[in-house]
Amino acid sequence: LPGNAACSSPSPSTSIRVNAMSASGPVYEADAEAVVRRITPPLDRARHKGQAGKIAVIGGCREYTGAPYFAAISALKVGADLSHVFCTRDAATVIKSYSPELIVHPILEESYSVSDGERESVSSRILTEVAKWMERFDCIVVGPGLGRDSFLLDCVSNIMRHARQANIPTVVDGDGLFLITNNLSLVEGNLLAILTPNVYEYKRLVQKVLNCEVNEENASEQLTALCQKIGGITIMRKGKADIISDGKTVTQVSTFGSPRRCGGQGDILSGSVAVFASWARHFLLTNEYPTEKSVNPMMLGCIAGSLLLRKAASHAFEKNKRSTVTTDIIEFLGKSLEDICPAGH
Ligand SMILES: NC(=O)C1=CN([C@@H]2O[C@H](COP(=O)(O)OP(=O)(O)OC[C@H]3O[C@@H](n4cnc5c(N)ncnc54)[C@H](OP(=O)(O)O)[C@@H]3O)[C@@H](O)[C@H]2O)[C@@H](O)CC1
Ligand SMILES: Nc1ncnc2c1ncn2[C@@H]1O[C@H](COP(=O)(O)OP(=O)(O)OP(=O)(O)O)[C@@H](O)[C@H]1O
Ligand SMILES: [Mg+2]
Repeated sequence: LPGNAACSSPSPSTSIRVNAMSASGPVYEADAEAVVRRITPPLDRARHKGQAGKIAVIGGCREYTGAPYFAAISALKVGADLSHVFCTRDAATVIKSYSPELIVHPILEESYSVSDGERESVSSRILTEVAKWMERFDCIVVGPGLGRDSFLLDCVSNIMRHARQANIPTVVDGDGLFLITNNLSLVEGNLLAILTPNVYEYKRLVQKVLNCEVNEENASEQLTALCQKIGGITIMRKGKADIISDGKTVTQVSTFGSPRRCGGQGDILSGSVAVFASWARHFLLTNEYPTEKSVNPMMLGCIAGSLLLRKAASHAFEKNKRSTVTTDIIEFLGKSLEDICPAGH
């Protein structure tokens, strides 16, 4: 996909800069608006359905139906053409009833619905079902509202391995992080993997991988070490500032969003990052300027997603103040992107 001609025309002098520094230096703010402008594809009349992105969320169980919905609908609102959800049967009808826009596959199973004797056949049926679709996706998001059922997580591990073999970028969030923290080989060395831990999820990762506690004084060094230890994957540590690293560089987005910390904002973020990472990957794959080839598209996806969520949260808070909830923020994803990168006609 070419860069958005309505926002900037591709030329060597406008190459993507993330203002990233080496691990030992200070953390610089990314030029996130420039990143969004550069990687967002134009709305070209010649393009057909699917070319702006096909995303899948693997998540949604008996307890959680909001999280996968937030992630999947955010992907559409940012600009993807198709958004799928792979969830359990109980969750599917509920998610479908939130929105007719989503394509919902009720295929995952939790332990309570599968007898011991059936496990192997059910597990292989689930993988076959998802594998049918996998190559069509530009990115998958594993974990929002997935739950922690052991059989379900085993099946999702198979799906992750399959995505990796098929070279599909994978954002791991929520319970997906619980899964990979206990099974690091699922993401180790996968340069197309992005982890988006919140404060608890990051703590668990640091304890497991680095065998120490989170150190705020050396936050960027610790994050860089974590990425390196997991084989150069990209991690966005969410918080007051979202700090992003791939083990080589580290940067941050700290544009103020909202003082409301309602649940679900991380889900918006994971769906948005999936779309931007796909756009960045297509942009860099088709870009003729060698200087930009060295930029990590997964980092760009994180930078762009973080900025957009923060802008949308800020608009939503301005309007709704203390009653701001996740749905209000999703409403402003479109305006926030439009302000940075107008769609034109
Ligand atoms: N509207 C919705 O549907 C939303 C749904 N959401 C979804 O919720 C899921 C969990 O995500 P979260 O962010 O609450 O987990 P997190 O920060 O690790 O934990 C905070 C504390 O809780 C505990 N704990 C958590 N999960 C547990 C479990 N299954 N069983 C037992 N304990 C658990 C945890 O304790 P610990 O693991 O340390 O023992 C920690 O102290 C995830 O799928 C997310 O996508 C959210 O996206 C929000 C909107
Ligand atoms: N202390 C903070 N100050 C400002 N913004 C924050 C703060 N903590 C988180 N955020 C923003 O909220 C977004 C979501 O981060 P959060 O830590 O709430 O994720 P989460 O716990 O995974 O959310 P979810 O409830 O969806 O699971 C981050 O991208 C960040 O922009
Ligand atoms: Mg979360």
